[in-house]
Amino acid sequence: MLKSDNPAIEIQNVTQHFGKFQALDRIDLDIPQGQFLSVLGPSGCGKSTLMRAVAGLVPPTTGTIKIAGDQVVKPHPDVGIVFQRSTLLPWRSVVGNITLQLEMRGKSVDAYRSRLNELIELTGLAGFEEALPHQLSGGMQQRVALCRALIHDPKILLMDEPFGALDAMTRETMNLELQRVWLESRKTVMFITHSISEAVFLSDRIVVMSQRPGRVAMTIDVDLPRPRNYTMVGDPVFIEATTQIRKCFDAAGMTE
Ligand SMILES: Nc1ncnc2c1ncn2[C@@H]1O[C@H](COP(=O)(O)OP(=O)(O)OP(=O)(O)O)[C@@H](O)[C@H]1O
Repeated sequence: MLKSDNPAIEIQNVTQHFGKFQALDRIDLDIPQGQFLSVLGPSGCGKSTLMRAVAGLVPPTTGTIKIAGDQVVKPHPDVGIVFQRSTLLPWRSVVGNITLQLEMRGKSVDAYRSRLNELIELTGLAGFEEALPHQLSGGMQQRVALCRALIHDPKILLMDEPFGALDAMTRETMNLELQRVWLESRKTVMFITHSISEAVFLSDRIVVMSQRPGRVAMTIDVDLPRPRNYTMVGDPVFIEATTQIRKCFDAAGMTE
């Protein structure tokens, strides 16, 4: 469990080299518990590298990452991850793919049955419990991946461009659904995206990263009320946040 007095995630002076190539340069970032934070930046700036380091999948070359005050040296049990591709097992049903997370953690599926049903209901998968991945749309496959990341009730959710492969309309629907799930659970979320509007729509705070090696170019708070909806894209607060980020991109010669 997370200790109440620590930030959920602490990233301290993290640098990442792959051989001679430097992907990240001295990243410092604290994410308080319950915050929805997006990391936004151009392709190749090191967003996924940073997330993989937080996930305990690839250790940083230098610097420290802590989850709830404990240094990350391997994947943390209180973390769930969603990647851009759903990576579902094609021979397992929707329920079978979700409960795989429990099996891998040695947890009893029966003990999580009511949580499983709640998540399936919340993500609009009711009626598709026994469907196989190839019978689902891309958006539905990502919903299954989201349920799989949440079934063990982690305090932290890491999402690496989870809706990047979806069409624009499905992506907006998924953003609304993600917001609903987040409002019900108030997990700490670190969300990776290329999309300025997606970041502004979803986040409490946005970290903009510069071109490689990735550095923190700007952080910005988004003070829009929740629940948010897509009519808010015309709200002055939404426009102001978007404009500030665009200016930062332009000043650094980056494109979205
Ligand atoms: N294991 C690795 N070995 C060598 N280079 C790597 C490795 N992982 C990432 N890189 C390099 O580090 C840089 C950052 O990659 P990363 O995937 O973190 O960027 P990104 O911002 O997530 O990009 P995108 O938005 O396109 O997914 C890239 O130039 C990539 O080629």
